[in-house]
Amino acid sequence: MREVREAFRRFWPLTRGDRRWLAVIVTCVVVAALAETASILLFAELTDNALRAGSLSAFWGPAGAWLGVAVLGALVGYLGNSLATWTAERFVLRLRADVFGHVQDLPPHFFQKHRQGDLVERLTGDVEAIEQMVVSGVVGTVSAAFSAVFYACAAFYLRWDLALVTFVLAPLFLLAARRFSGRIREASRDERVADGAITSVVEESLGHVVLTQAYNRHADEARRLDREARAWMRASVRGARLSEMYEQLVEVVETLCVLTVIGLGVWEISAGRMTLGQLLAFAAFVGYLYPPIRSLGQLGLTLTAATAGARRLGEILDARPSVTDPERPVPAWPVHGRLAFHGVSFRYPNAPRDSLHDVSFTAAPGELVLITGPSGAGKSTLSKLLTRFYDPSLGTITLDGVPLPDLGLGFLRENIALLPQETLILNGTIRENIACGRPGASDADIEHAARAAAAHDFVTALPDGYDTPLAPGTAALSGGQLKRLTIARAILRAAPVLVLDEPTAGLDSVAARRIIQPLRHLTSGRTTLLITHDLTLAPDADRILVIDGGRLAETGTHAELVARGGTYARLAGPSPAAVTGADDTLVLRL
Ligand SMILES: Nc1ncnc2c1ncn2[C@@H]1O[C@H](COP(=O)(O)OP(=O)(O)OP(=O)(O)O)[C@@H](O)[C@H]1O
Repeated sequence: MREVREAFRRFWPLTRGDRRWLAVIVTCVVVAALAETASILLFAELTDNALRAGSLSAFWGPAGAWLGVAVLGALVGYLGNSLATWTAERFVLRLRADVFGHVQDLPPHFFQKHRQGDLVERLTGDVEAIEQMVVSGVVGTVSAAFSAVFYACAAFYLRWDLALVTFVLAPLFLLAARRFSGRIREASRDERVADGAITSVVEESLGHVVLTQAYNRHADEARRLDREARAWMRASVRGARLSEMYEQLVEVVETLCVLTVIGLGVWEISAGRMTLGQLLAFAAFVGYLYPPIRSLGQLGLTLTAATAGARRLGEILDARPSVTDPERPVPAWPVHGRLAFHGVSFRYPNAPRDSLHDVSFTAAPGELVLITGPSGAGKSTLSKLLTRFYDPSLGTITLDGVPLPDLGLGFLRENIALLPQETLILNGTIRENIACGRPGASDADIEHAARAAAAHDFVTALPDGYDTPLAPGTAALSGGQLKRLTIARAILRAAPVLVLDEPTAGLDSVAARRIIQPLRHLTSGRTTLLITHDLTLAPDADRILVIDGGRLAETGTHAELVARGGTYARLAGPSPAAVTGADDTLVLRL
């Protein structure tokens, strides 16, 4: 029960804005229950006055009233149910948007900890489970409670002593619900977890289908899916079996109650203390009374099942973004692009040691600073700090002298553009993929950026040109071509500071050479941090920083560092031809 209360406290505020509709729905529900009650009383009147007496004149009055009540009941029933669905869906919409928005702000390590499929399940199945509790649950509870009260009052009005007997039996329903609720909740939680695991396996399998085929891993993948699918099947069958058991048990209890009433009624009629009309109406009330009582018990089960979803969603909502917008951000200004790291150290959450240690350097506006070093040295971590995926554990990073945490996140990311290591392609056309660098960019701007990125020619050679649809993992274009599209996207963004993380990674030497020119175009006139193992651009760089073991090991120009004969000279290799770097990454030298 405590969990239900907590879930309510957390999710009820999301009904704000729709509460008056909830009030209308509840009113409709109450009127519908009243109409139902009235129609049963009219049925009793008809039985006693018209049916048993065989009097047609006594028929018309109650018949007309019954029809009127039925039409009213149908109208409010329709209105209430339609409104309830609409409100419930709006709640789902809002909750999903909330969780989705929150997830988008979470730091990279959150996504390393949670499998994608599991997150998908939380954003779909769990969101719906909570709606079942918060909106449909509330409407259902109110509706069942009012109906039960009305039918109970009517039953008391007809025969209080018989009604009392009926109510004595009512706790049997609640007992049955209580017995089953814990086990049903467990089964429901297992089912959700298994659902998430299946989605994850399918997604991951589709993601690395090439690996599966190349390494003949079909059987392993099938086994993985089979394991999760069996866990899901077990949980789902167990859940269904428990619900069915509960249903059937309740049926038997209900039959027992109705038979008790009829038995007592027969006794009363035989003693002349009750009319047949009264008994039929009474039996009808009892018949009508049990479903709401039953659904109150059932609602208990829905609620407990939904708490499983609430807990899973709560885990996401409780995860905090690693950085937040300042309360009073420094007002925007035309950024020049002066960057400075002052004694920056950083340790990833839960990591045993620092990934960066006491790093200090500056980059003047328009400078090209190349950052290199062995694999795992901390180069990409620098880019994550610059774009504020994380804040340093020690030290500060400034842009034009202003510490990054004092800037609005939106402003910061408008001015510091990241070209990440992975070639990120969105589902959409080539035009849309480039345009996401600057939403609202004109076709001419997009084409201009594509030309600068040496992408225009191959794009226009495609049958659909800029309207060619792309999808993540698309095979229609080569890795180098896709990279050039992302460079076009970064060119379009026109940010004064650029962070390029391994722009030539994953490209062969020919493809890598092809993007050098677009890269030069992209970096000219902007403060650029070029993180790379590929030293093709090294002679162009104003300065080279060598990171080793999280520390700034060397700094200088290409010529200076080669002459020094340290880590850089080792990384750059002895020959001017293409050689293999310290970590087996292809290193190119001019
Ligand atoms: N999310 C994380 N949690 C914990 N440690 C991490 C995380 N990401 C990176 N690290 C660690 O931080 C160190 C620096 O990683 P980083 O990715 O910055 O290296 P890099 O120099 O960019 O390597 P590469 O050249 O291979 O891309 C590594 O030791 C890595 O294991």
